[in-house]
Amino acid sequence: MSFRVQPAAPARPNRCQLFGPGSRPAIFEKMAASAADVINLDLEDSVAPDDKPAARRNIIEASHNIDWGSKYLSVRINGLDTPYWYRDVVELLEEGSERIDQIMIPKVGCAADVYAVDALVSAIEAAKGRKKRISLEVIIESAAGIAHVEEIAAASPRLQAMSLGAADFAASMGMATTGIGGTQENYYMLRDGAKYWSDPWHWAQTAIVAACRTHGILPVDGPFGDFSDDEGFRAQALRSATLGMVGKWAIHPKQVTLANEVFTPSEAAVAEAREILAAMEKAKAEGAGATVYKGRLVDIASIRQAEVIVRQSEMIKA
Ligand SMILES: CCC(=O)SCCNC(=O)CCNC(=O)[C@H](O)C(C)(C)COP(=O)(O)OP(=O)(O)OC[C@H]1O[C@@H](n2cnc3c(N)ncnc32)[C@H](O)[C@@H]1OP(=O)(O)O
Ligand SMILES: O=CC(=O)O
Ligand SMILES: [Mg+2]
Repeated sequence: MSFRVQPAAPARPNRCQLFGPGSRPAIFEKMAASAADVINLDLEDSVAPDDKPAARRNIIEASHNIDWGSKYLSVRINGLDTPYWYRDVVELLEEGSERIDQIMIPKVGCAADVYAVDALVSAIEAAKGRKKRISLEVIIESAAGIAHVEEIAAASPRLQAMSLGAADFAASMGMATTGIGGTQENYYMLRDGAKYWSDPWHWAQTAIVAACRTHGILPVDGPFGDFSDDEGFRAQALRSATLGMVGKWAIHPKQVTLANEVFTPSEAAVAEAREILAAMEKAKAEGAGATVYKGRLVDIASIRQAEVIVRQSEMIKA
């Protein structure tokens, strides 16, 4: 371990972030009643330009009138390259209720983007005497975002989460696909005439996870566009969980259960993690740093791996 101890990410469940357009208030109650841990009310790409002012009003009203229960309530503002974002922040935080937990910033390309929003949020919080400190989530969804991912992760103490936005990321990178996440038809290896599909999102995901873990931020996988393809969603989510991500977006309510299933450690996984911890306790008592569990090596690093699973499970139950 480096002399600098790795900071812990915020201890709150973030298995599924359910999105809904701010211009479609009829679904807000349904979002609140869902099993998602986080709700993302959108002012950005799911809202047409002419509908932005009305969408802001809808979200402000919903922050006062809807019972969001224990959900983490997040609002995605417009990008800093638009004329909308500052009014999004000003209106939300001047008129929205204290129930709003987070602002999500899309298309972040450098640390200064986060700094700008942080400065505006800080000024409004102070001016209005808001009690709850608003947290930030960023979306990495551009070539600049991924190139500067580490400085972005370090940009603000308000930053709690970072998502990969596959659609805009693919566009910014010039990727030859219109698919949003998941397996891409033309990204395969060929051997002896057989195709083996590879994962074009892998390197961006690992870069995000590394930046997040270095700075104590929750790494999250973004949208999977084909909501008729449950198995495709599950496969993408399982890859993300295996790489260290804590959750995934749902762009349709049917994806919420799938995400919760994947990002909740199974009883079998938790039981095995506890058995590994017990095996290592026994080994330590016998003066050994390594032992054999079910025919395989476990050592002191295995304790840290097992603790990740047990901690995740306990945090979700709490
Ligand atoms: C790709 C890049 C990104 O930026 S993704 C993030 C931004 N996009 C979004 O926020 C889009 C979110 N999703 C949606 O707007 C809708 O789910 C879309 C995909 C348009 C589908 O809506 P619709 O045609 O109504 O679906 P459906 O008939 O299958 O709905 C079944 C029941 O579920 C409801 N529903 C729909 N969407 C949501 C939602 N996001 N949250 C909660 N509930 C939702 C529908 O109202 C419908 O309910 P009911 O059965 O009639 O009571
Ligand atoms: O904002 C999300 C994306 O995939 O783009
Ligand atoms: Mg996007």
